[in-house]
Amino acid sequence: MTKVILVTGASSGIGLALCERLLSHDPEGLQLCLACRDVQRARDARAALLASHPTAHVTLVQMDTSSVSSVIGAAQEVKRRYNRLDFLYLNAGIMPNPHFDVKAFFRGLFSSRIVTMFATGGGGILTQEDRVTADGLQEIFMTNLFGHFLLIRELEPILCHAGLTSQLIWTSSSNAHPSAFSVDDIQHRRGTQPYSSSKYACDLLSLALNTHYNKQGLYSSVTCPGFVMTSLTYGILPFFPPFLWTLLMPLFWLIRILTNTFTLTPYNGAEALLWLFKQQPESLDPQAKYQSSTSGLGKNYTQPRKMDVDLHMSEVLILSVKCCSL
Ligand SMILES: NC(=O)C1=CN([C@@H]2O[C@H](COP(=O)(O)OP(=O)(O)OC[C@H]3O[C@@H](n4cnc5c(N)ncnc54)[C@H](OP(=O)(O)O)[C@@H]3O)[C@@H](O)[C@H]2O)C=CC1
Ligand SMILES: CC(C)=CCC[C@@H](C)[C@H]1CC[C@H]2C3=C(CC[C@]12C)[C@@]1(C)CCC(=O)[C@@H](C)[C@@H]1CC3
Repeated sequence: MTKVILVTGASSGIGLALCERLLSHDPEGLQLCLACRDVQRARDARAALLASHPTAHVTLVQMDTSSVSSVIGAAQEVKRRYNRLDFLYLNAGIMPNPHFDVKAFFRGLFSSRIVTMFATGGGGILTQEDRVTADGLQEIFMTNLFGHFLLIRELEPILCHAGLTSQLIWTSSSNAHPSAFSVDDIQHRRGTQPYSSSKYACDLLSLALNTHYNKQGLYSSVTCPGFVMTSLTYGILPFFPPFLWTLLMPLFWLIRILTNTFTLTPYNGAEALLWLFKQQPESLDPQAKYQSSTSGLGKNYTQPRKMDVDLHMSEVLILSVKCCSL
């Protein structure tokens, strides 16, 4: 039976690589819908996918996850086109106005946090300046988490079907950290790490969605693509042109020997997202984060890692998120 798959943020990076890998895995049996904010970039992505898979079914829907009306409009269009959705990849994400804290970076280099700092971008080396959207919500929270929550809520009728299962697959991050998140400030209006907070909220929300929807056949899983060279990463050091990142690649390959989370290419980063596509959702651990990993010799594999999440907090978050959507 044909599987219907919707991917948010499919116009570049990990989302686009995932689409390519899904089509290589099953070129005929999929109906792929690319949900992108920029129509021209979406068209370019579709053309690139069709160039390598000319007989594939690939459609587009315009959706900006940072806008409530855009998400609701796109969901209506998706429901009009399909009466069932098998996979929903919640991948669109931003880390705008990042600041690289050089002091924290050098402090980390001479501390016991050196490996975790490289593997997770944690230890305060990255902070961001957030904005408020036209809907009055924090942009990073809205784009990475809340827009996706609204999308799931709107698509519920085509995600939940008696006797069938569907999967939600989040692109979270190893940068998701409980210390950046507070249930009293779920949008992270007050802190300096809104990206980390939004990704930790994705981890919590996924857990709560499993509690609420498993009995209706809907399962949610969390992935981490590792550290990947994409436009999101290039944006971290805007004064650092992409060719300088390329010069750093030998150093990154060396670091990969110490931490297999340096997946580096979008193809490698999409590993866990594709792996989940091939699993029975009932067999997955709702408290695991499925990590794309690449060995020093370049072999890709998926590793489950226990998330630092608790059920009570996940329930508090889903209630707060529902309140935001009223
Ligand atoms: N790169 C990395 O090392 C890591 C990335 N991630 C996560 O992976 C995901 C993909 O990022 P990555 O591929 O790296 O980066 P890219 O910037 O290449 O891709 C991000 C995608 O999200 C889309 N997007 C951004 N904002 C919106 C919006 N408001 N509405 C709809 N789509 C939007 C972008 O669209 P457009 O083309 O229009 O900009 C783009 O297609 C993100 O969630 C990111 O947080 C997690 C861990 C590590
Ligand atoms: C210039 C040199 C030699 C090193 C700088 C490397 C950092 C810029 C780099 C190291 C770990 C990276 C990282 C991310 C961004 C760039 C780093 C801090 C992320 C935070 C990007 C987004 C994510 O979601 C994380 C999982 C990444 C974790 C690692």
